[in-house]
Amino acid sequence: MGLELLLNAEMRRADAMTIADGTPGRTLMERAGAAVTAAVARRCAAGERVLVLCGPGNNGGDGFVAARLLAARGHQVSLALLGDGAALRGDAALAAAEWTGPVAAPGSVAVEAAGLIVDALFGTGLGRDLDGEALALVERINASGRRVVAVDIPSGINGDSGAVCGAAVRATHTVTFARRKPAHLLLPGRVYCGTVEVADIGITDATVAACASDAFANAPPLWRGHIPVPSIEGHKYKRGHALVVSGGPTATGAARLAARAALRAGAGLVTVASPPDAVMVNAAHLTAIMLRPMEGAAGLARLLDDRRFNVLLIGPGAGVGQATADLVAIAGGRQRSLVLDADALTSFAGNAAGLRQVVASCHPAAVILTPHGGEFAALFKAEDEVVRAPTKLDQARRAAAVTGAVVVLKGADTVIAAPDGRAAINENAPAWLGTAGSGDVLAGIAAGLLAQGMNGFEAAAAAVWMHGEAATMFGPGLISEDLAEVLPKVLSRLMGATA
Ligand SMILES: NC(=O)C1=CN([C@@H]2O[C@H](COP(=O)(O)OP(=O)(O)OC[C@H]3O[C@@H](n4cnc5c(N)ncnc54)[C@H](OP(=O)(O)O)[C@@H]3O)[C@@H](O)[C@H]2O)[C@@H](O)CC1
Ligand SMILES: Nc1ncnc2c1ncn2[C@@H]1O[C@H](COP(=O)(O)OP(=O)(O)O)[C@@H](O)[C@H]1O
Ligand SMILES: [K+]
Repeated sequence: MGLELLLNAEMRRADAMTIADGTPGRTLMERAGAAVTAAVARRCAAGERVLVLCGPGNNGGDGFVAARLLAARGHQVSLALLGDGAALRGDAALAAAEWTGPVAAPGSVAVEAAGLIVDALFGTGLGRDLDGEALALVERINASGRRVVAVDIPSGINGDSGAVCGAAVRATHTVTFARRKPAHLLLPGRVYCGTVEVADIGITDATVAACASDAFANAPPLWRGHIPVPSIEGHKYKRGHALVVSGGPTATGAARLAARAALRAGAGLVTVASPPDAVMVNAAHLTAIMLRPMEGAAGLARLLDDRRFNVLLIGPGAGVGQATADLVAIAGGRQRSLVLDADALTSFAGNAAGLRQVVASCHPAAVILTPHGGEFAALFKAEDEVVRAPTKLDQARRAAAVTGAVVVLKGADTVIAAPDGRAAINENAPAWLGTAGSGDVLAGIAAGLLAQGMNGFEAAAAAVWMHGEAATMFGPGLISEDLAEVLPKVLSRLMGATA
């Protein structure tokens, strides 16, 4: 199954296109219900009690199909319908007509008596917050502690944003159709889904391609072909030279973390540019990484006269203020690839337009911004269309459009977005990656990949994935120093897969 993600409206279009191409909607619903049935049957012994809870739309229709097929397999199935059976329309009404068992009212069923619950209340058609009977039912499902297989999306989760609308079903497993939806990856939706399975209901790859809008799950097939593989005929200067700007004497560690990650990610050379009063601190801790003194923006400008520095990373430990903003501005005019993180971003708080100018002056080199949520909110506080965007995916995409840079909006569900509209949602970061300094390492990996000539979007998406993978491989107890040391294993696997 492809990595494309389908928004609610895109999924509706894919359904409609498939129907227009000759597959009746009722057939799609039958396949969806059959996939749910198979998922339930894998989890329940024959004869176990299954409670199917149906909503008023086609998600409920899938539930009616599953109920019928589960009963035919010998399960003890009870079914309750939220709303009026006479109000069912279209395929859902047809599916309901084929269910010959009783239809209970939700208030009359003992939710906790079921071995497993099928949640077929709402899917992509959820239109507002749950209230009244729907809200009470979802709360009872969650309080029951029963296993829940959700149809398409746990009811109450918005498919586009992953947000909880009033309340949402906490599923143990979710069966979705054709492709995953953003809510299966974005928080909090992802944690409400349990495990996620994508069932093929006959929507073709061509139909998905025609309906999808360049949003993907972040995984190696998106960028593996761009990962630079060192050549026997190459040498270190062909693999780029990253310059990482250090903070003052008491804030040098962040730059060194980033610099080491850049070198481990494959940059041919890495140099730390250090304020003069921090040179001795840096010198005491650097071996393979080189060190150059640098005094303010003028000093950075002089260093950048050396064209071999093809990537610059500013932000970790830099300090918030005009001095850091000046460094960024100097870097901008030099057409080098740039990674801006942490304080370099916060020094432009409320001034995304200023950052846009810097990005434009780097063209055609790549610029990657790596804000966490707080830095993002500060940077874009004057840009209503960014901060008020309804989903994290939209926020990152709009931020990329506003700045002209690749934006990495971090978190457990990091979103990477390019100005051309491409976006990826990352899902491989373990919880223990949220540790002091790990963001500095991410910025360094991105710089290391850019140094080797990768494009901005691919470098950013690969860096985020490699960062998560390194943390997963290392396991709990990880501190940010460990990440770069695991990168060789991550790279060997990636390059092994390319060979
Ligand atoms: N199309 C196809 O071919 C296929 C579709 N498939 C399946 O269909 C699902 C999408 O179906 P759908 O579009 O009918 O929407 P669905 O999620 O059932 O909800 C809409 C209903 O809920 C109601 N409602 C909404 N919010 C509410 C609230 N807060 N509180 C209370 N009510 C609320 C809303 O009522 P209204 O807003 O009109 O008052 C309407 O009645 C999709 O997820 C997949 O499972 C598969 O079978 C494959 C083929
Ligand atoms: N709960 C979490 N699960 C997985 N990854 C996380 C979690 N919290 C943070 N991260 C990741 O950890 C990194 C933290 O970066 P950042 O907030 O800049 O920290 P620092 O400033 O300490 O380097 C980001 O890559 C982010 O995506
Ligand atoms: K559902």
